[in-house]
Amino acid sequence: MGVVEKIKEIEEEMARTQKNKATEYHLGLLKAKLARYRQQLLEPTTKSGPAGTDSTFRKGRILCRRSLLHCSNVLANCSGDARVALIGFPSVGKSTLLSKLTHTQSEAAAYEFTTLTAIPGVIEYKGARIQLLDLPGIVEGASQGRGRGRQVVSTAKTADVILIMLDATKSDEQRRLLEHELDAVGIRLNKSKPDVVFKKRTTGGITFNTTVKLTKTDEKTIRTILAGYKLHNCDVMIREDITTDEFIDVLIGNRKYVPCIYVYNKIDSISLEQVDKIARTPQSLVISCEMGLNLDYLVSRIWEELAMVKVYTKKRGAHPDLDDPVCLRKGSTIETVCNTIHRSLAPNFRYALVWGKSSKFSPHAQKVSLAHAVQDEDVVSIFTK
Ligand SMILES: Nc1nc2c(ncn2[C@@H]2O[C@H](COP(=O)(O)OP(=O)(O)OP(=O)(O)O)[C@@H](O)[C@H]2O)c(=O)[nH]1
Ligand SMILES: [K+]
Ligand SMILES: [Mg+2]
Repeated sequence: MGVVEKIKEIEEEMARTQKNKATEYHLGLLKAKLARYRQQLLEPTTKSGPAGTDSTFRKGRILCRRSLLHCSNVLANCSGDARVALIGFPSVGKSTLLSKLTHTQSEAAAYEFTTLTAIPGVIEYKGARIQLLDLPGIVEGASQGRGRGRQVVSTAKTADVILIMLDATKSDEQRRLLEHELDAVGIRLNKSKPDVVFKKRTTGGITFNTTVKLTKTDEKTIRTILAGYKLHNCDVMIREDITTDEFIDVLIGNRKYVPCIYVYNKIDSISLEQVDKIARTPQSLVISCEMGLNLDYLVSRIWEELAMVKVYTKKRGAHPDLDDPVCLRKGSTIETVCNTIHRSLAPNFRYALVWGKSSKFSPHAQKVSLAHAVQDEDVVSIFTK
């Protein structure tokens, strides 16, 4: 049996199993198994590896390899300070949006699967270059290899922000399906990493500690899952009221926690009452690409979600260079600033002076080392050997 079939079987069993106290451990085990198979599906396949048996799956994989190569070439050539990925069903208007917000033209048409590879464009905003990535439309089952879906959802993993684009004229079922596909490849939308410390050991058995009361899972379920993973020696410290799924995420490890905005397009075709209702849903935003409605607001919301930090550099005796800021992820250090400017800087670093919010002596400068965390609007002077 192929991995896809095994996944299907477990999903069916889970759907059949009633959720109650008695089945909780069994469900926990099934969940852990499911997570492991889904993981296998994403790993590079070998001849003896998990092979799909039906022809659409095989065809999908061959196509994927080729388009993945293509994708990565395109992506390497087009750098930016941050990356935003457009995920949605066919014909919701992803390419139309890319053409509206960037100088790149991506073909848009009324038929499905117009876009077949990743098309990057650049939004220039507040001095930053934000890469917007138009991707092929995905369909249900994308994460299991239908169409180019697996590549698309995996590309989404590299994004700093995901835009789930939806057709406002269609049912909201599309939103749930897309969330499911992203979830299946380990992308967690609008969530933060569970506050759990997990350490493997070679001996000593399992030590289990919590700092909060667990209401959504319990020690027995967690021990069952650990046994399922053959983890007999480890330390578990849970500091948040997590679910069983969140514990499995910690075990598997390579989950991506990505902010997401739900973008409902084509509001020119629905009633004002409907527009109003959608606009009030959390993390949701309404636009019309065709009529150019709300597009500026969308860009400002993307900017907020990216939470980027801008740092100005200053040469000794000169004014800071306000035209060409260095744009960084939140939490970046002086070392990141150095590496963004030139790779020779960090190895020859002596010290830096910072002015602004991150300086202890603000409004005066503080002398700092490579590990110093910068903040938005700081001014930095770097001194090398
Ligand atoms: N009414 C309306 N139609 C729109 C809007 N935006 C895009 N469209 C139309 O929707 C159709 C699909 O647009 P595309 O941009 O090709 O959609 P896509 O999501 O890139 O589609 P695929 O690449 O096939 O996945 C085109 O006919 C567009 O003209 C909008 O705001 N309102
Ligand atoms: K289309
Ligand atoms: Mg398209």
